[in-house]
Amino acid sequence: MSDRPLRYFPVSWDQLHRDAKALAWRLAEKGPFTGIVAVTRGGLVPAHIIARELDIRLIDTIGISSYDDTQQREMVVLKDKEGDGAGWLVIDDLVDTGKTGRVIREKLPQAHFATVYAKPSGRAVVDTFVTEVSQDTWILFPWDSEPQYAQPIAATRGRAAD
Ligand SMILES: O=P(O)(O)OC[C@H]1O[C@H](OP(=O)(O)OP(=O)(O)O)[C@H](O)[C@@H]1O
Ligand SMILES: Nc1nc2[nH]cnc2c(=O)[nH]1
Ligand SMILES: [Mg+2]
Repeated sequence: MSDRPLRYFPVSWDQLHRDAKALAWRLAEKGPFTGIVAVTRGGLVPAHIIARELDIRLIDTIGISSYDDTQQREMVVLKDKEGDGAGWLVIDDLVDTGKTGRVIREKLPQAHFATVYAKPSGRAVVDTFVTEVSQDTWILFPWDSEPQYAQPIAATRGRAAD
């Protein structure tokens, strides 16, 4: 996403757990899998939840980074994975533009690629996902956020209570 997101889609730990479990239900019938490749960093927490649900103990990683905060920049591949991905399940938190997903597809063409969330531009690159959000939405994960005080509606309209 190059411009400031129009809206946020905040995801709580509970919601992420529920959505990752929903993804695990969909993946249960697509296996068995040799192991999981988590796309770090965003894929790490969903990969853990899915590994637990599908009783997968073998976890590898591929490291790809292409955002600073909400700004997309040049992609850096920090850690690669050998092979064509046959039998492996690749897990990331989301696809946005689909750029990261396309690189994963090139590197691991035989793997099953799944994400918890997907935006329209990236949807076609994923084999399985759970929830679609609009392209101008920024998914706000629990590890990127914290609860804070919110002004009452009256105060935000310049009308404090007497
Ligand atoms: O579809 P795209 O437009 O390529 O965006 C999706 C990727 O962006 C985020 O990773 P990021 O590069 O922020 O690194 P991180 O996982 O280490 O936070 C997210 O975790 C996906 O991997
Ligand atoms: N947290 C987060 N990271 C992203 N990377 C690319 N798109 C997104 C998004 O919507 N939310
Ligand atoms: Mg990522």
